[in-house]
Amino acid sequence: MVSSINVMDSLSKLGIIPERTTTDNNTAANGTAGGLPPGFVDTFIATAGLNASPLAQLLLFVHRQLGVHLGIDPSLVLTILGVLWGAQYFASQAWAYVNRLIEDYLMSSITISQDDSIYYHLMEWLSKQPKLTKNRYLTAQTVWKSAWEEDENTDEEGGSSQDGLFWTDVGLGSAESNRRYLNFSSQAARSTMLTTAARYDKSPRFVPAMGSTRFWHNRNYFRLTRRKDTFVSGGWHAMKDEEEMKIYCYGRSVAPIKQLLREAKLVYYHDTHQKTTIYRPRQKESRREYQSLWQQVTRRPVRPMDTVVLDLQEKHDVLADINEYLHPSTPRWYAARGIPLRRGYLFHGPPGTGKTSFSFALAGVFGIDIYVISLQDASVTEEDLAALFVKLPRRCIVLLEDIDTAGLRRDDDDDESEAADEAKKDTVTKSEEVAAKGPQPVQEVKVNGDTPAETVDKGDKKEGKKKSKKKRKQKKHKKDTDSDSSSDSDSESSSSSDSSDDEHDKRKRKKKQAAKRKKKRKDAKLLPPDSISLSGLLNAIDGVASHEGRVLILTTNKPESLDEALVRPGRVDRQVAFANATSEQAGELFHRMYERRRALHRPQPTSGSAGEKQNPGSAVERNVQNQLAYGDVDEKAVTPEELKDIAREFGSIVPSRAFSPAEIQGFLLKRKKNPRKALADAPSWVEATLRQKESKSKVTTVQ
Ligand SMILES: Nc1ncnc2c1ncn2[C@@H]1O[C@H](COP(=O)(O)OP(=O)(O)OP(=O)(O)O)[C@@H](O)[C@H]1O
Repeated sequence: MVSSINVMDSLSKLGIIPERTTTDNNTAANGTAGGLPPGFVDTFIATAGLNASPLAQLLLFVHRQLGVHLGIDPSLVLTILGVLWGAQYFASQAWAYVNRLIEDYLMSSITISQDDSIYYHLMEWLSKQPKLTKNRYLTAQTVWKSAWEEDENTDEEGGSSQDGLFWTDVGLGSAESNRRYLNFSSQAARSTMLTTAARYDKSPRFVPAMGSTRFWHNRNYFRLTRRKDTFVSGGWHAMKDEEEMKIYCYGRSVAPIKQLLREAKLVYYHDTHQKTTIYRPRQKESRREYQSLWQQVTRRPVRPMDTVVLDLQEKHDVLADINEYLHPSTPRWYAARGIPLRRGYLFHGPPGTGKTSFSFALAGVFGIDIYVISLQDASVTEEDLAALFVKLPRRCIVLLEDIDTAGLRRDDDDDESEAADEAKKDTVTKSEEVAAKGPQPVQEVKVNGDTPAETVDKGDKKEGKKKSKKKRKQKKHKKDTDSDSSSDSDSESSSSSDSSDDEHDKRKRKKKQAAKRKKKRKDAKLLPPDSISLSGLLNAIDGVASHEGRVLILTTNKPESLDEALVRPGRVDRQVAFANATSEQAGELFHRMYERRRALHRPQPTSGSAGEKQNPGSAVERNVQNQLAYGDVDEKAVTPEELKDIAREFGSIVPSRAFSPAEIQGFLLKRKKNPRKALADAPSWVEATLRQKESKSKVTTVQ
């Protein structure tokens, strides 16, 4: 006992516990501290000693305080706490049980897997429910936004892009020093920290956390549970997390949940209105995680059809063709005639003439999404390609860009079958010719320009050099005779010059084809062995298991290099040729670039006090800075009539079919605030660019 008192003294000296009073000493000495069994504290301290953990010391302190100062029995407190914990545990178990009973017998539910698009619809909807985002337990999700979506949010929130922008002073030490340039370095941080910036970027979004959430919607009570399971997926024991969402509602019918899901879908697709969603094949590494082969890359505003310069009749024809194909009654028509429901288009023409732009504009007109596949994409194998085609939605555009055969692996089978086809064709042509001409005299076929007889004679002559002079003389004589006979045969062949010309042409053609095949094989060797083969592509496009209902668009700059099999009717049903712009189209491009109705309708501050002008952060100042950053400020606005005249004049300066729309657009973009300047610069640009094209130089002198 004495030792324990000493220890307590030491503790109080160390400041761990308060100094002991006389009463304490007496109590301790009586061994009844805090109502604990006599000797308990002594035993405890003797065991723990000075090395007792801070927690033990704390417990000791609490024990002493309760027992000595407050006169409460600590063991009673412990008992009460234990009972409370037990009661709470029991209550929660009972509550869970009751809940399960309610869910099983009084509620109906729908389960949604993370792999399904409905999951994304619902998540989007949940993140937009103000009541739910005020929950105490939320999950924050960073939402990636494309340039268009970010821009849109700025507008949505009623702010102008002028607000919240940061600028860099370059300080070039001249008139240029007045220019300040946009700076986005702190954009990401500010977007989460500042209120004004929160307007600029709405990310992250908040959704209910894992577990159970309850909410009312349209006078219906819903219970939502989010649960994540980890399981082994695929080979190599790869672990995969998969979430499952369950929505419950009271009653024996799931109708309220179905209604909720419909609403969520509407909200989700409301966002996609006037937008074209672009999908690409998902990278191999993330396919397991998402269980989907297609990945949404971006959602961009619909490209208006009138922004694509193309022959009007051609545009209408393609639109009418696709319209008919996508009509809901078309599948029945095709099925009744046993025709596979597929439609393919080949857009061909020089680079920058609008093949991709037209494809996007078509997607916008029909309100369908675009699925882009590049055959040069190393991560897309032949099996992937087939699977990608199978996983397409009911109506969509599949865009296979730059589908030149150079990007396709040629299997030996392909070559052999091609060669066999050619040989067959030749045989058929030959027999047809023979049949047409009737019996023909047998002709000697020249090998490298000599007849076989000449070849033999040449060999003899070589040997003759080594033999006697006499023999040489004889051979010379023979050669002379041969040459006579050869000239005879020439005269004979000249009598049938048509047929030998044909033979020659055929040989030449065969040689060319063999060289072509050799080149293809060489190109194929450069491709990885698991790249896509021509037969693999054809199989994906219209194999037995291939998808029906899609619009396939192939684009190429080199239509001649395409394999015949690829463009045969049924695979390509319509070809559209794109070409460089005519003078008239150049004028059209010009007019569109400066047309007022196409200008961004952002709130641009136009007035302000003098004081505001002094302030570099004011709206007016920012507007001027913005214009400076974009380009020259046009001194005088151009009236619509004047613009038409300028556009016509510009068209007359640009020679027809000399420049692609992309080239013209590039020139105009550099003068996008100043149509007059563009018109003034046009002659020198045309001249310099034509000269550059002639010399096949890549260096531009006038930009
Ligand atoms: N016919 C056109 N009408 C309007 N703009 C065009 C046209 N052709 C090209 N452009 C413009 O040029 C740019 C490139 O066009 P696009 O990608 O559609 O050309 P492309 O023919 O697909 O080129 P590539 O063969 O190199 O893929 C786009 O910004 C587009 O706006």
